[in-house]
Amino acid sequence: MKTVVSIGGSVLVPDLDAGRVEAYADVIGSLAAAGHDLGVVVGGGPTAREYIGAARSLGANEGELDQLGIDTTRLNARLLLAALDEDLASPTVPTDYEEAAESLHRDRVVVMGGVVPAQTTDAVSAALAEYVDADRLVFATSVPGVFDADPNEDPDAERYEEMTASELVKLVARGESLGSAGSNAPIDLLAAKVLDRSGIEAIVLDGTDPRAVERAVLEDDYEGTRIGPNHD
Ligand SMILES: Nc1ncnc2c1ncn2[C@@H]1O[C@H](COP(=O)(O)OP(=O)(O)O)[C@@H](O)[C@H]1O
Ligand SMILES: O=c1ccn([C@@H]2O[C@H](COP(=O)(O)OP(=O)(O)O)[C@@H](O)[C@H]2O)c(=O)[nH]1
Repeated sequence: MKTVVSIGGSVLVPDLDAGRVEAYADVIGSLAAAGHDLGVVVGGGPTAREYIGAARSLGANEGELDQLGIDTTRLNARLLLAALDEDLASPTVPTDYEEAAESLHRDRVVVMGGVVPAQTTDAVSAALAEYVDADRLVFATSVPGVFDADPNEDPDAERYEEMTASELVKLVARGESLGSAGSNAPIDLLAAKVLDRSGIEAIVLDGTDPRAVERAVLEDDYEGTRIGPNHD
């Protein structure tokens, strides 16, 4: 099975803790041992937002801020690679999907960060999943799914158990035109559109405990939102 796992910066590096990174590496190792080829995409987390905030106050434009964010995601990708067995994963962080696909073809695991400005690693994860014909995409984030409003802002927000990709596009489009660099959202608009056109099944779950990703991939046991292909 070929699976893409998007590890939000908020769950991999909410602060710099080697033990948490190692726990994620252990899950990736056990998924690979279970026969999954894995494309792993890592977010920027608070470090990205610190650099983006500082550079914004210095007058950098949104494209330059996005590039700072991308560089931070790649730093986090290297951190995760440091915890993975070197015979398991490609030692370098690909900067585009062709490189990532070549690595995945050669190794069991490839780890990458951002690619281009004006999106987030959610879009990278969806585009990578489409590019390598993944069977499934798992978004490990800091909330247990997609809600009808930000659950951290609205206590009455309700979680979707399941939704189609086109329903997700409408929901996300309602919330943002294009998020500014460093903005927070469970899935960005481009990612939703790629899921819509590719028909790849995705799951959004709380990845604070990396074992939630393991249970979801190995046993289809998860609490979150399933984003399925549109009803034909
Ligand atoms: N409709 C929504 N459903 C779920 N989470 C939402 C929604 N709108 C905004 N959010 C916020 O998005 C956050 C997840 O995005 P982000 O912080 O960027 O995580 P990640 O590190 O996984 O990219 C959640 O913590 C939540 O506060
Ligand atoms: O392909 C990408 C990936 C990331 N980013 C920038 O890097 C930041 C951090 O990435 P992301 O938001 O995905 O990190 P996370 O939300 O997981 O911490 C984003 O907000 C964007 O500003 C980007 O411009 N292009």
